[in-house]
Amino acid sequence: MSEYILAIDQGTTSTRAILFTHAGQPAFISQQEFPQHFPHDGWVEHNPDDLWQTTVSVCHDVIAQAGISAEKITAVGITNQRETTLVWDKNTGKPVYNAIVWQDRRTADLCVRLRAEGLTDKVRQKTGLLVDPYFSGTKVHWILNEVEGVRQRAENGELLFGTVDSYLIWKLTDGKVHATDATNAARTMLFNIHTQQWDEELLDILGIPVAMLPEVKDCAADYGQTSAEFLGSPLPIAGVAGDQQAALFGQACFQPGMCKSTYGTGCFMIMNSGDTPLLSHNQLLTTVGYRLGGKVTYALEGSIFMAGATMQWLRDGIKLIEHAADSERLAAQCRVDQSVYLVPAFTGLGAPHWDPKARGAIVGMTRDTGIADIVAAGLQSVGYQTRDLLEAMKSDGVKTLTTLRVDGGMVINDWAMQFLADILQLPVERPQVTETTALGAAMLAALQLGLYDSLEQLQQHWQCEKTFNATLDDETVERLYSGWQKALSGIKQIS
Ligand SMILES: Nc1ncnc2c1ncn2[C@@H]1O[C@H](COP(=O)(O)OP(=O)(O)O)[C@@H](O)[C@H]1O
Ligand SMILES: O=P(O)(O)OC[C@H](O)CO
Repeated sequence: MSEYILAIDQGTTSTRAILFTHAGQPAFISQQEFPQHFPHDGWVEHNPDDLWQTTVSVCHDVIAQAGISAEKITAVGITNQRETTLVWDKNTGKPVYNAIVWQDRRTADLCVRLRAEGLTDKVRQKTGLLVDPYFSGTKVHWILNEVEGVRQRAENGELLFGTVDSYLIWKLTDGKVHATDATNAARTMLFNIHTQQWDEELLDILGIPVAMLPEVKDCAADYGQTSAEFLGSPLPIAGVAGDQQAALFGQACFQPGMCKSTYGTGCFMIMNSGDTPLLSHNQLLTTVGYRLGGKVTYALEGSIFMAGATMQWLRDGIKLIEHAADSERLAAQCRVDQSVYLVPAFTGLGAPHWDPKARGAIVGMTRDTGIADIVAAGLQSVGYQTRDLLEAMKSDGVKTLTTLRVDGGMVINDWAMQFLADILQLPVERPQVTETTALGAAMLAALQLGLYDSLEQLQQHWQCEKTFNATLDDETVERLYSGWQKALSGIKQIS
């Protein structure tokens, strides 16, 4: 009898493979980093071969660790860094250019032009997104226009476009399946989230031939079989979702109003909004949470660029700490209501501010300020930025948010999670399985294979490891948050 589901989590800095038991427990894990390429200021690329080879390598490794053959694997689930854009030749499989990563800003001027031409409302109405280089649409436009000979080949129908999920599915099925799921499609700025179709008007504006685009499927669906060469015997690819949506699923946020926040390099807070696509007036994104049986569950999303990355800066940039984990010990030496604020706007500010020109600052220092206070301020900045997102959600009319489920590498930091609960004045729940992104992909595949009949059944597997409850009094919380807002307005004036 088959025993495991293989989840592939192709992320921005590393690729992971995890074997989950059918009950949703991670049994074996393999992870491999790959190089980042920065050919020019603001450009970020990945070599497509690195994405593929690390996928092959971690899948082989995790199976070797488990000491099993591929027959013991029921299905494969895929989750991926979103928005990252690839174009490849459908006959040779050769990419025409490197993958352009979601963080890449090379199309900023094009986006300014598109906004000046009045595209903002149209894009927001149709796709739920902002006109921003973050999304795939302008990246495809760049590849078609800037890489020699590519436009003609695309017009001839020789080339395919895909986000990382599509590319891996195409490689895994030996070029037989060119597909994506609705959550990944929703991040391209080319997909109408209401009609669930590629949008011909937006494709036309960006000059992208419709024949290049993948078929859009449900998150739990038949994505074909992996080729026998991949792991020794063919396996069904049965679940696909972008990584932040997969985490929403893995956190079992199945009811409208349930919300998760993932604290890795950045932070992505996503709230299930049910069958209503809530259009934000506060620059949050409206997106697809998941699509099952053709039915869309929408979500509201806020993205912050610097969460765990602030710890990396404290460690590698100004060397105040040796390991990210030191931050917890140092912060514990400080008063939680200390007056130092660190605004980590190193690459501008994400939601809800979307200020690409903002830059970082440390304010509120006195002669007593020491390393511990600055490190604590770094951890607190993650809480304050999450509060900014919460305020934006509230002012968009969200009233149902009663707890926040958290995951990602940073959530092992109890001090940071306690501060998060305090500043949000909400209970913060940390699950037993913190690999929720991969778990989400595995659970989608399990659903497709009929191992579970309903979301209610899946929900029963979610277990809370620890709840952090707010302990600070209201007056202190508001004084602290008002200090953060003053620090923020200071940097906006500088920029
Ligand atoms: N104990 C800790 N306290 C605070 N931050 C931490 C701690 N341990 C890891 N981190 C941060 O978590 C991040 C890694 O989380 P991860 O979920 O693996 O990120 P990603 O998937 O984006 O690469 C790093 O930026 C690191 O600085
Ligand atoms: O790969 P991650 O975990 O950094 O996530 C990246 C996001 O999907 C970008 O939208």
